[in-house]
Amino acid sequence: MASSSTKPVFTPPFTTTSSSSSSSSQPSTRSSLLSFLHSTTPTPISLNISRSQAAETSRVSRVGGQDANSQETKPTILVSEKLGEAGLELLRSFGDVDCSYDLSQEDLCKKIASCDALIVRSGTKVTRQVFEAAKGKLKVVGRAGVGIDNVDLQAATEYGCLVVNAPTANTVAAAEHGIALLAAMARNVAQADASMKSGQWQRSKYVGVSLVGKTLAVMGFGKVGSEVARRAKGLGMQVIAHDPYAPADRARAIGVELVSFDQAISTADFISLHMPLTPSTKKVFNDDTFAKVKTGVRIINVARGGVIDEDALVRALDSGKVAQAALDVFTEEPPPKDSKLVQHERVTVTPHLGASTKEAQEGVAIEIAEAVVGALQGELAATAVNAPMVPAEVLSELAPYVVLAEKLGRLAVQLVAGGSGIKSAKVVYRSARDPDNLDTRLLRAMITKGIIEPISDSFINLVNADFTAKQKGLRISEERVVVDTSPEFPIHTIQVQLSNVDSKFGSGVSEGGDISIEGRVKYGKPHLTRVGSFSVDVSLEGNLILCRQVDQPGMIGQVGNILGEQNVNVSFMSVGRTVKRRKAIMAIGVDEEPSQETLKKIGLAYYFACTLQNLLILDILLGQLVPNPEHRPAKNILPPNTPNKAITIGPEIKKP
Ligand SMILES: NC(=O)C1=CN([C@@H]2O[C@H](COP(=O)(O)OP(=O)(O)OC[C@H]3O[C@@H](n4cnc5c(N)ncnc54)[C@H](O)[C@@H]3O)[C@@H](O)[C@H]2O)C=CC1
Ligand SMILES: O=C(O)C(=O)COP(=O)(O)O
Repeated sequence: MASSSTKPVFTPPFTTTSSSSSSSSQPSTRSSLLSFLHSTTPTPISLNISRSQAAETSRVSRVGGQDANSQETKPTILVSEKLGEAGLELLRSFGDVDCSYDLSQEDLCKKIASCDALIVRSGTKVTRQVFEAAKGKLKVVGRAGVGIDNVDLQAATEYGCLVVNAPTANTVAAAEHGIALLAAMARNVAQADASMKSGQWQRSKYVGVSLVGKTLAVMGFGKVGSEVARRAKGLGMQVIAHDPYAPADRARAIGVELVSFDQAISTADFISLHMPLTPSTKKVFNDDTFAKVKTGVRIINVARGGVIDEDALVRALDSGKVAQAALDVFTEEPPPKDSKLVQHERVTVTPHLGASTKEAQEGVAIEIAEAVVGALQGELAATAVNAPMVPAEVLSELAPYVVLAEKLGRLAVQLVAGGSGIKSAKVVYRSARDPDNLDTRLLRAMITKGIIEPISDSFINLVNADFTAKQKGLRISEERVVVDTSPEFPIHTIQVQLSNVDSKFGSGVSEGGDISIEGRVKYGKPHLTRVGSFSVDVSLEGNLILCRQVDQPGMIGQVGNILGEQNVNVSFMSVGRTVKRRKAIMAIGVDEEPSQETLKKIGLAYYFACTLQNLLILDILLGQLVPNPEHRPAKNILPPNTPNKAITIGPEIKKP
């Protein structure tokens, strides 16, 4: 994790807070995402719910980005490799675009400290050093293409930097290049061309092989692989494919049989590679693999050089096991000038041209520019590589629950004695919906944020929530419980339980011994509905005071009076009890931050109080904790025959 000197410090995103009609005081779907991706510096340990709400509101994003007259600083977008003009135009309409090509690592590291976004192709290595040098300013890396093996995703995730790619616009170009290499290799086009240009006429030397009726093994049946397969079938080839993750019916639909790796390589006359470079595909074509191929096989690689052990390929070519190879990609790009592979007379090479058509480059540029601008505005990109992709409709539905989730996390952690040492949290979602259709990744991320940020200097967003939790040894488990409520709402309640920790607020501990709080969204706002075994109903906005008390007449009035005397306005008051005249809790929402004196008064009169505002108060009061059996009952403002459940005295309870 980043040391404190390199810890990401996130500046506000590129949004407007003007009161123009296009802004909204309600967090929109887009604006709510800002808190996932562009949260400001960690909120201090004291939690003022209303302040955090204000911060959310101030981060409202205007859809469509900045207008030309905006007073806000424009984001700086560094484009480190050639990008199509249409994409550049779009970027320029939004930010300051710096096109600096062929930067050394050192220069890139220098420049990156002032950049909000970086757009690369395959030639720029976005290493850990780059993220370190960015010091948290870099919010998004856009890969104008598919392969993201040149971006250190782990480092990006650790630094909370979103990585997006442009996965579709160059598919056809890459497939066409694969077919071009296949045909060129089979008919020795490149070699014959070079021979003629050197003044020769060698017809018998360049007799080729036919494609029709031959078997092609497509390794990696994704977007490019399936387009190659389609085209190869049009050339009359038999096509088989190997892809451990591809659905068989998709392959069947275009007349391709999915087979095992060994079956594919041992039966094919041509092998075309289309899998990504990952730790499991690195050098997957090696001496052992070449030993299993059909003698005289021909290999095409427009995926990544690293999937082949290039020395092993040279050996296989020299031994005749592999007849020919056609390569667009290399382990090192550009490869060394004296590369045996490049120089091999039965190898056809191109300098990573798979995506290099005019059409593909324009398409890729627009695709990546839109994704980067969207990310800078706080949207979750559909092409995010290191963050969950959540469909827009799910996002808008979950927006109020996201606010609730973070607040529950923050509240739960403040009930822990010492606040740290939390190793295990369980989140229970109660919903009328089918558990399989409930996407809780955003909620989990926000609960994680709520739990971790108040007790550490970590910055958490959707990108790094799971990573940071793991790194801090916090295990978050989730349970979905189906309840008989309206399926109109995605979630009925969210419960956060913290196990194996001591609590500062004994009443917040459930019968099972866990700190347990539960909340729900009511009228679009987060509400606390349960603390430990006590039902309450209090808005999670503003400050919250939790008091343990004994259920008896006059308590609410007396606490209300103390607060009133100090000009602290009560917005909500709710009493939770399990049995009449026994232990109960009081949850009080207040507009103003109560002074320590005020809390002391409440605490001395009624055991103690804890506030989300300042944990120190609770500690002081705990030190002074005096069971006070001599309550002087104040005027009872509870309705007669109080039912044995939460009673909410609503916002009408104002200061006297
Ligand atoms: N030469 C060039 O200019 C270009 C190269 N590419 C490269 O082509 C590759 C594929 O791109 P797309 O088809 O767009 O990606 P994709 O993600 O649609 O397809 C990749 C497929 O490989 C499969 N796969 C993963 N591990 C595998 C394994 N061990 N064995 C077999 N299959 C495996 C996946 O299940 C997936 O179906 C990428 O590496 C990309 O970087 C893509 C575009 C242009
Ligand atoms: O999209 C890909 O994965 C590619 O390999 C294309 O790379 P390029 O953008 O042309 O450097």
